[in-house]
Amino acid sequence: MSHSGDATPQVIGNWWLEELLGSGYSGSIYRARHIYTRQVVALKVQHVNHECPTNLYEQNFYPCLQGGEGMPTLYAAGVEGKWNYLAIDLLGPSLDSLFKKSGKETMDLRSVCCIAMQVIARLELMHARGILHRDIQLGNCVIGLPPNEKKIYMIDFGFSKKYISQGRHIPDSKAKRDFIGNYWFSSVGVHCRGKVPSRRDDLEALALMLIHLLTPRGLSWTRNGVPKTDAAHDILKREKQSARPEDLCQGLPVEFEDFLRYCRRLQFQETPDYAQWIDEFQELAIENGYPDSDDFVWPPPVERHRSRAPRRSTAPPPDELNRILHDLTNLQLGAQPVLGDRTNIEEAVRNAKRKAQEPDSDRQAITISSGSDASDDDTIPPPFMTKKAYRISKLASKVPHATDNSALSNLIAEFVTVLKSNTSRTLTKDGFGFLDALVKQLADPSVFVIPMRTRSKDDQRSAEPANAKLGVVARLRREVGSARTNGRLAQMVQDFGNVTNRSSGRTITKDGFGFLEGLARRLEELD
Ligand SMILES: Nc1ncnc2c1ncn2[C@@H]1O[C@H](COP(=O)(O)OP(=O)(O)OP(=O)(O)O)[C@@H](O)[C@H]1O
Repeated sequence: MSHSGDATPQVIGNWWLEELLGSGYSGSIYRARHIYTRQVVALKVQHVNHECPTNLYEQNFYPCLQGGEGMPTLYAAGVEGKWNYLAIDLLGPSLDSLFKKSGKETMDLRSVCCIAMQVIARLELMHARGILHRDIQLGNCVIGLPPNEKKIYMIDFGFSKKYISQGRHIPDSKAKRDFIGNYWFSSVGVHCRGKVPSRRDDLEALALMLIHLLTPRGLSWTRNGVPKTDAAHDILKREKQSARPEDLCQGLPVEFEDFLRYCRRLQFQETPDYAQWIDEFQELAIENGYPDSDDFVWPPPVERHRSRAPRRSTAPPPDELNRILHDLTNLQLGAQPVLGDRTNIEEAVRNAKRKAQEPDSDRQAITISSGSDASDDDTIPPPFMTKKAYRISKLASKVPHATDNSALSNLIAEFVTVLKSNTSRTLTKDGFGFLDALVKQLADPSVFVIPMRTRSKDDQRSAEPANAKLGVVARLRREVGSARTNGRLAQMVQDFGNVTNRSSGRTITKDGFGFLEGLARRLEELD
């Protein structure tokens, strides 16, 4: 790279420059080798007269980030002649280059969930150390070299900033400020309204980046390239500012819209609930039949399971819509008028169902199924539901009909078997639904029970430390065998559900399974 006619030399400091890896606004990155130790690093080289000396800024942040997962190590920094250099861990390609090379219009949901989980964790770490990244984008997320190729690293701290100064959060300001960040993903507040960046803006940039990856051809304001004039930049900002979350996320799993809204609702100084969102994206992956791990496996493995399209936020998914339309066209309504009168439709459906049940009925006649009257076949989940979730929801629907303890005990035993049927130990929404039904049936079927899975704002802020959960669950396991009444057992299930819900991974431990098995045994004894 040259600056004012200066060509980069072959050796800078003790580093022999081997290959140009990339160039950015502020300089160039080379693979370089130490001339004595042979250590290989990425050497970030910048001319000392550069108008924006980002290497100097960046150098200040590495010491605070050293040792953090997904943070590159800084080995050396200095000035040699006209060149300022940083020697950092040599890493792999950026998400930007992996995605571009894939040639795909969108990235697969599994990879996007892994990126979400990992980058949220990286931001949590940076923020915990008092630093904002302020330039979240695909080019600044890179994977490691083997054996760390499944780990995402954050790079480029040239725009980073300490947001804790003398023990206090930096102040907000009403004064409009020059924009720092990138055109594509910087938050609306920072980019379009000139607000002071804080932790919420790093997260909003991530939300936009994730939505971009799942949107064919990307977010609309990224499609015309970098704006070359102020007028073009103003148009871009207007487009970004006016894009509503529900429009940006149409057709995507609802978690993405929720995440974007959540980021935008955060107060300037508010600490984001990183654990909650890592959980949400992990659950989204699990619900779509993917592993619960956040390993970024690239290229995405060919799924052995039936691949599941993202869940829709509002409209029914296309498969389901097609099925409903298909059902409707086959519905034989005879001469009955159907439009404008709901009772006619219901009557028609009843007739169609009756006809379908008649032994000689025309096989063309169909049944329109809703979630509640779906087939009794436990093995075929409806679209967008894993087999495991489906089996659990079926079990939950049987709980209100289990009128004696022995029947409840059998359902709990079956629940445990289904929970153990794959490697995931996360208690999902359906699992909590089963526990809710169980509490209700054990305590008083006529009362309303607040679902355990709904976290209150307070719960979200104070995710329970792991040892608190372990202690409670171990106690429940010990005591369940001596509980004397169904009311006491209901309380224990409630405690188990609450403590599991408040724990960060919502996982069921060995003691958790022990408790559920003990519960099934105790119900048999109390029958
Ligand atoms: N440690 C590294 N190991 C391998 N490649 C790297 C490393 N750091 C950066 N790169 C490559 O160089 C590119 C530019 O790096 P970086 O973003 O740090 O530089 P920059 O000059 O600040 O760029 P920008 O103009 O995007 O802000 C990256 O997208 C990446 O492809």
